[in-house]
Amino acid sequence: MIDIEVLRRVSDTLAERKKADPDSSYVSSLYVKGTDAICKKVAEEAAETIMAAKDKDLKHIVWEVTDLWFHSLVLLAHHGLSVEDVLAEFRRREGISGIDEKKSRGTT
Ligand SMILES: N=c1c2ncn([C@@H]3O[C@H](COP(=O)(O)OP(=O)(O)OP(=O)(O)O)[C@@H](O)[C@H]3O)c2ncn1[C@@H]1O[C@H](COP(=O)(O)O)[C@@H](O)[C@H]1O
Repeated sequence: MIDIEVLRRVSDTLAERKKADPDSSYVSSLYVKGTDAICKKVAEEAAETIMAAKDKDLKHIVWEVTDLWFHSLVLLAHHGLSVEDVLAEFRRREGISGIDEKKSRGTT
């Protein structure tokens, strides 16, 4: 069974960091910098994930995907969302083939 609880604990910490001092909290410092700075980190971590994958560097793929997930969670929290919202969307999509879903879309 996947330990999804760690994602919930980190998500709770990210919500608490809204009240934290940016000098002592990296997450709080990102909130203060705002959406553009958080999006920049997400983009950087996505690029680093791609580079690790192209290098077939398994240890670094895990490292960079963790950074990417973490900064994505910060982006969610900054918008008042959490990992629960993403898990709910995964549950909604569960069992729906991506191929069937695409076919069911309108042509416009
Ligand atoms: N999971 C993480 C986590 N992963 C990565 N990072 C930080 O993300 C930052 C950016 O990573 P980079 O590799 O891009 O480092 P960098 O190039 O020096 O970054 P920049 O200076 O360019 O921003 C680093 O400072 C990492 O330490 C994290 N910082 C915090 N957490 C979690 O968030 C919680 C709250 O953190 P604080 O708000 O700092 O207390 C922690 O208890 C952890 O659970």
